Amino acid sequence: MKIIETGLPGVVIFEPKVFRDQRGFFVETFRETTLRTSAINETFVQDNHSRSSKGILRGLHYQLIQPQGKLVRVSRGKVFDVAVDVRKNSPTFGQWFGTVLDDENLRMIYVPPGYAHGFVVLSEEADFIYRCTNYYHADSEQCIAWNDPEIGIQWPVSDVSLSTKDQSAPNLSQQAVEKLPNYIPIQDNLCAI
Ligand SMILES: Cc1cn([C@H]2C[C@H](O)[C@@H](COP(=O)(O)OP(=O)(O)O[C@H]3O[C@@H](C)C(=O)[C@@H](O)[C@H]3O)O2)c(=O)[nH]c1=O
Repeated sequence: MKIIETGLPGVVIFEPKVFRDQRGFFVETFRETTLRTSAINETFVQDNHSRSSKGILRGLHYQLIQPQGKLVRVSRGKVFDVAVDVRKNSPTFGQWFGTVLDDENLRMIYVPPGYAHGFVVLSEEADFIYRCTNYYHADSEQCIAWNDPEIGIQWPVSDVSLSTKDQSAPNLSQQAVEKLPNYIPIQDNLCAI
């Protein structure tokens, strides 16, 4: 498993070893000891799977109660995946990182608690799978506008479809301070495996 830092604290790309042969491929998508001794000293409690068609953009989302770290990947199709640091007082507050996740590179990204997360689908359809460090808490979910000009995410497409709640999401600067997560420095204990 290759670990690639992204410039945002705690946001890490995992590039697994893919065993390809005439049948197709084999890849380990989760190995607790590898993650625990590298970047993510967390326990995962919930797995999610969403399917979306081309141009669907989900996000940007985070929740205040039971903040979730998310280990995300794409099992079918291609997406552009984004993490935004929304922790108040964080030195990297408002900064974003985005990258392509698809069923060819089979990369995973870890989006730590305190980051907003979103993705847009670039293929005809995409199956998006993620493992969370905490349970979903609908009442404390927060949304930030995907096209907030101050964040300035360079999405690879501009013609996107959003859920009703994402259509009415405020910009980060319009978010009440109590609706932003607290800044707890993320321990930088990365080591390549
Ligand atoms: C996320 C989630 C949703 N749901 C329900 C609520 C709702 O009725 C339905 C669809 O929910 P949403 O529209 O919020 O789904 P979606 O827009 O896919 O939300 C997800 O977006 C990505 C970007 C994330 O980072 C995730 O954490 C999550 O917020 O599924 C659950 O039961 N459990 C969950 O964990």
